Amino acid sequence: MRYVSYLDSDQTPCWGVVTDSNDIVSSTQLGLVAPTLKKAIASGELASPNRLNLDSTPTLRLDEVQLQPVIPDFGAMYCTGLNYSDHARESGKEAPSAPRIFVRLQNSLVGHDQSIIAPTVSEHFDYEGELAVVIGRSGRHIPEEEALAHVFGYTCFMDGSVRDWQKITTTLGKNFEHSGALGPAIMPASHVPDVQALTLTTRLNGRVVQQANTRDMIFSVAQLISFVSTMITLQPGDIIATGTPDGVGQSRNPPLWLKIGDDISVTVDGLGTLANRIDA
Ligand SMILES: O=C(O)C[C@H](/C=C/C(=O)C(=O)O)C(=O)O
Repeated sequence: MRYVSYLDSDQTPCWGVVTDSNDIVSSTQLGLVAPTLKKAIASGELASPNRLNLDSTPTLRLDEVQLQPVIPDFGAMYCTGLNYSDHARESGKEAPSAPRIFVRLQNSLVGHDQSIIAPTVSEHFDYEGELAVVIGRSGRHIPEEEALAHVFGYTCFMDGSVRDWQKITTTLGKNFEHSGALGPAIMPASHVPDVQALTLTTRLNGRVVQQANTRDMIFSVAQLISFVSTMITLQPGDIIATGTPDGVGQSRNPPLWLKIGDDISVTVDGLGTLANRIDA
């Protein structure tokens, strides 16, 4: 089972659980009153996913709804730069001695199967496949040993990056409207035995362009949580993206830029596949 945020046929924001057969049991059917997935996470009522009553007959299929970025109203999304040494090398940079954190804005993201919008002012639009972490429990100065207890679950992230604007500032290059994607769903942390042993694959029009294992991160998920929480209190529903491995389009010869009509997907084994089309 996984959690999703979606719009129903009336464009009403909803959330619910996706069963293993890709049916959706809505929050109302689950008997839960929280209006958003973020609020449900914060209330603690999803802390034991195995206790949820999934007996209601599902009325919707996953492919019938418009999926949103898994927590569309997140308070903060912290992203990590250069967290795989092969990617730092291909970028011509040193492996960092501390996590390079930047942020993404809500409106820079879309959900699974929604159009990612290519910038009109740049042809240097690049893909970056990543693992993303959804925070479940708030905390400040979280020790590394306790960090994973603050995780609600995991999902996939496509950190679409406008490289020439990124040279002006990271904030600009990483925040074009609808330039990235988050989803399709959140896999509860209890269903992920070892987050540092997951294979991540990015495909462009079906061709594998990035493949790595999360064991090769420079800073582990626990270290990233601990580090960010040194700066600020992490809140339920906050997202931490863990950085991309090597194989990005910018580092190829010739460069491989995203174009309108391309299909881009990010698969993290055990979590699912986030797939999007590039649109104008
Ligand atoms: O250009 C920057 O300053 C940001 C850049 C981001 C890299 C990633 O997004 C990544 O490696 O996943 C960096 O930190 O150099």
